[in-house]
Amino acid sequence: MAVLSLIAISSRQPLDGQERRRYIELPIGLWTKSSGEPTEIRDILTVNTDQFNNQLLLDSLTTFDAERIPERVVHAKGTGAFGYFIVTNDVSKYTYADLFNGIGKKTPLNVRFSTSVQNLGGNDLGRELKGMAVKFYTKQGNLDLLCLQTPVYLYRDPVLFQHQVHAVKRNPQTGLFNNRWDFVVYRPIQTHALFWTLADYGVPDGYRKMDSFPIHTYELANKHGETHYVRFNFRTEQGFSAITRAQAAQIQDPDYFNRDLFNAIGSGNYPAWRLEMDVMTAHDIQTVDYDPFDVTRLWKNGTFTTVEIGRLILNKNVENQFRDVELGAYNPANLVPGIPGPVDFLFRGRRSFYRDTQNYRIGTNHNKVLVNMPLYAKTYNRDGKPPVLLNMRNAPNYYPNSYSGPIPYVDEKRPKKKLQVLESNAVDLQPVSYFYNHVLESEAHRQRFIENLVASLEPVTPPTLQKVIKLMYLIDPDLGRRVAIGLEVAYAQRAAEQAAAQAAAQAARLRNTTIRNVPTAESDCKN
Ligand code: HEM
Repeated sequence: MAVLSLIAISSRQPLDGQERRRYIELPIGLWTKSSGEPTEIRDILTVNTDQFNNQLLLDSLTTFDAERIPERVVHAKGTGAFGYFIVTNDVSKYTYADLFNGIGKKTPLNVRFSTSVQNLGGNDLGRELKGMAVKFYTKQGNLDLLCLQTPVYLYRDPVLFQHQVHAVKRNPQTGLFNNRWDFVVYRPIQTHALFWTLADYGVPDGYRKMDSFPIHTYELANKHGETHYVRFNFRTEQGFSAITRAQAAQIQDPDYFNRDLFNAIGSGNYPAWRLEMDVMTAHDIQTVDYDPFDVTRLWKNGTFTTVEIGRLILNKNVENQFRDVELGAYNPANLVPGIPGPVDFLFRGRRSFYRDTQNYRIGTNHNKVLVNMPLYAKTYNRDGKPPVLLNMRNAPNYYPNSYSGPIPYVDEKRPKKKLQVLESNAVDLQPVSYFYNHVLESEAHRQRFIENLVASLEPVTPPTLQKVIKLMYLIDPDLGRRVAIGLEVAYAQRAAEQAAAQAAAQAARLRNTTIRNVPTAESDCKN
């Protein structure tokens, strides 16, 4: 029998040996059952054998039956890669977070890219929010920045989440995607973020070519306990570029984004993003004439400064999609000392949703899965569904204790006060109007945006359509007018296409066609 040599592989060593991860892998060699028993050649075919006594058959089929875990409730389709972050600028004045301090310091990381509405196996080219979830494995724990390609979000109140997601996901009866506009007209706060996706930003030319934003205003603390308020921006070093509707229709590759990323990294063409932050002081945020914590709007030019932090580089493809991507659990509440984080109400909601959904999707021990595992962790959490790894061995499972269990530390730098913000429920269309008139920087871009908008409205029923057009006029009379005209043109075109299709079908009926049944017995086959 061949020698079974075992190799211990540990990619990121924890600081402490007690919880050291061991990934025991066999070199390519003997095929075994999951119990480790080597597979005998006569067990690999089972016809005319005693199948119930074939442990290989039982082991493989019953494991296969349970291969799937629930797909993510949103952002189900995606891919990922590994890389590192390198600090290029001294930002100690703003934060004492270890990973951002020390020019040249490198921190390993993992990124998962995703498209938000599609199910697993869906189309990368869907015009929708795209995700870039970054997990930095820092010495002070994991820092997760969950970003979208739009610098604004749909709403401020987390109570809208369930409804907004249902409105863009599948209809309970038909199983087809709902048309979101019926919901948008009742909750027009979404219009701003929606407009970003209807513009060129909605379908970038692959994940490598998009900027990405955690959106929320993050509180940062420096070593003197002073706070600053920042919006992080990941700026693509590949240059932003987009795919138009016509190009997307031609590409016809549902995995276009995943393929592009894998091929680029595989060929050594490592994608990179520059991380910078827009900064306001604690004084600034109280004096600006808008709400800087409002995730549905941009900060106004002239009210902040932009500071570079470093670069994110992806230089390693994942080895195993399920282990490294599907089991990824990114949680915006995973923060580190020096980054107390956002203070708005949407974020408060998000603090609990992610853990909850990941407990359901992966299990309560999801942070013990390789891709999620911090460099160091000692907790009083115990047991639950596997993986439990060493389960903290024989360490005490309650605190305080007399048996050298893990203890908390004192952070003298932590800010003494926590900022409380109150937010408005009002719908403000000014940022949307600004988007239409200024963020869309050229007439050509505005025209592409209108065409995408009109295309999304074509299936909408008349009562809803009237409300949409009213909303467009409220945002900007020029927008309302162009959408109304665009729809008339689109309807006329569709009517002409339908007439042509009917004529073609009629002509086909008149032709003599032979209909043959699919043979189900050999005698039916004539040749
Ligand atoms: C009320 C607001 C929000 C709720 C309730 C929410 C909830 C969720 C949930 C349940 C998931 C699936 C997580 C999983 O199964 O692992 C998810 C994924 C994600 N969310 Fe949110 N989300 C919200 C807002 C946002 C915002 C504001 C951003 C970004 C600025 C964002 C970015 C993402 C990204 C990038 C993912 C994909 C993570 C991955 O790749 O696994 N979400 N969100």
